[in-house]
Amino acid sequence: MEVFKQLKEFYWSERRFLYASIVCLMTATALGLVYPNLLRYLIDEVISKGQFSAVPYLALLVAGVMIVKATFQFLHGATSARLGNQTAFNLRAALYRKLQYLSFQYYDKARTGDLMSRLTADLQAVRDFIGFGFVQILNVIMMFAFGVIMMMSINWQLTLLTMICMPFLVYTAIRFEGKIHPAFRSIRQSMSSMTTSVQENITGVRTVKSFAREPHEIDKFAERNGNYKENNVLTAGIWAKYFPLMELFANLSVVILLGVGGWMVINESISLGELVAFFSLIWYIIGPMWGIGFHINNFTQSKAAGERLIEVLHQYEHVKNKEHALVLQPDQVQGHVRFDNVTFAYTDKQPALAGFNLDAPAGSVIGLLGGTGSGKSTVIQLLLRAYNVKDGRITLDGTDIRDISLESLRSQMAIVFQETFLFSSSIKGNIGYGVSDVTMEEVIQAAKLAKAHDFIMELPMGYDTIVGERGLGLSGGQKQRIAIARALLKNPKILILDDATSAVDMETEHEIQRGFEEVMKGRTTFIIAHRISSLKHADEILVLDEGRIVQRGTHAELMKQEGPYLETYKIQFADQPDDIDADTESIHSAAASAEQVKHDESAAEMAAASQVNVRGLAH
Ligand SMILES: Nc1ncnc2c1ncn2[C@@H]1O[C@H](COP(=O)(O)OP(=O)(O)OP(=O)(O)O)[C@@H](O)[C@H]1O
Repeated sequence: MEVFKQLKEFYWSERRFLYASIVCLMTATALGLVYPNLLRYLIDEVISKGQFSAVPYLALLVAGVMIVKATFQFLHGATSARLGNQTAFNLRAALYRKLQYLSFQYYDKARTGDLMSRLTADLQAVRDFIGFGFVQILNVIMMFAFGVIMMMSINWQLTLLTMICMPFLVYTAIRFEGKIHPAFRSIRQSMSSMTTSVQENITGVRTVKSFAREPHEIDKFAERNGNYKENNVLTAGIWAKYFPLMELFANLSVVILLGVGGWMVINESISLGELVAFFSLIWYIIGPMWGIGFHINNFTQSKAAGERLIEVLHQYEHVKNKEHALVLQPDQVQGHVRFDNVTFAYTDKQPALAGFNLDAPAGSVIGLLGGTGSGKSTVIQLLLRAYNVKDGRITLDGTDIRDISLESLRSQMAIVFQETFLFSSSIKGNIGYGVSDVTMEEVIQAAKLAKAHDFIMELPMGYDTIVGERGLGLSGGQKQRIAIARALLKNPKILILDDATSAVDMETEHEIQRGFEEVMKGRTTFIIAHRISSLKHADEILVLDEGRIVQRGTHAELMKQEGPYLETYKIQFADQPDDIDADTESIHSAAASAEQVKHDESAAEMAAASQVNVRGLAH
């Protein structure tokens, strides 16, 4: 019962329904005891004594009792449903809330299918037990107690004799519970592993098909499916073994009653009416005993399900607000970011970032370059406080980010991730996701800056076009542009572009970057890119390798040094040798003047687009 104690906060507020449900069911059960007594009266007082005129009155009485009993049963059903559903509602809301605040560390390992099955099947099992199962168990106890008392009042020796098999029945039921509980746990685990497999398969269907791995996927699923079947067969085996035993003990009681009770009637120790009443009372007891397997099953299932829910609810939140965490005042945030000797490792792996130092004054542009897995995204994840830094510290305007409330820290940042996620809503909804009370004009301006407006206008429903869960129907570059618009609309103090233009062609990238130049003004910007062209105007470029900074400086400075930066530059511009020569000689002036020409061409466009900043100034 420990599990249900721990879940108390979710149903205790609804205890009035619990009490009402118990009272109603017990009343209905007590009324059920009237039948055996009426039967006894009918045989001993009416039929044996030939008082047939009393039969219609007895029939009316039975009908009356039935109606009252049915009313109480209805009330029990209604109150139980209220209790169960309200509990499920409370639990669902708490679980969803918890999922929102669980840290990135949890989601690194979490499986979607498993979480989905906890939120659906497990929640339902708990709802059914709290709503119905618990009261039913109380009812079983009550039926047993009432039944035995009534039988005792007729004949205590016969009662004891017929009860002889009950301890065996109870013992078998308890053994059954001990076996069936772990079996149900295995069923749930294999069910969740199967759901995960289906979910991953549907999500990754393109990869599966492109590698023609359908047979492999079928085999993989067959294994999990087989596992699920095995667990069910095993559970059915436990049922098959214990149920006939329980039935045997139950029926033995009836045999004893008929044998001994019949002999007592012949000896006139009890009347015929009493034996008939006894007979219906013994079923009154055996019925719930028989059903005890079902109740135990219901209880064990919901106990296993409850454990899995508690596991999520008690999951440790790695990243959370300190007590009295600082809430930033948006208009006072400058955007000065510093990394002081930060070393960080995911789990117990070798550090993804080692001895990392960076000073990004407010409004500066920092470029991060490096091979895959060199730690670029980790810098951003740490700045976002997706993970807590334990070695070294990161500050925003001089305050350690661990002292700032997560919500207010992240509200000052907007990030465009490498992989774009779009919600299954309209394009307008997706662009306006990070901001409440957004106007259509602001959405359009952000989309224009991100060079998304034109293709959006070509869609059948324009900004009202619904894009799928994963932005289906849009190209990678189009999705990325929507994500960029979403970040720009948030008007952050710190803008982070994590390979944000990797999926767009060079020309579009160039256009987007011109848009960025405008919006980057007054914000600290971090740009992660593989293309040097995306970084060369940064105030400082850091070149990373295996979590360490191997080069740092401006584009012009780095171009004068032998090292990975120049190597990368040469590779990327290998087919434009003239550019390399020009660049290495007077990189800065050439680039600046080229940019100036392009800038002038789009001055009018920029003027309109930069109005999106109006929103930011107001903050
Ligand atoms: N969530 C995670 N859990 C465990 N290890 C991780 C996680 N994210 C990244 N890593 C590891 O940390 C190291 C740095 O990864 P990071 O994502 O920062 O590299 P990156 O430079 O951004 O690479 P890319 O350019 O491919 O995105 C890698 O070795 C990577 O395997």
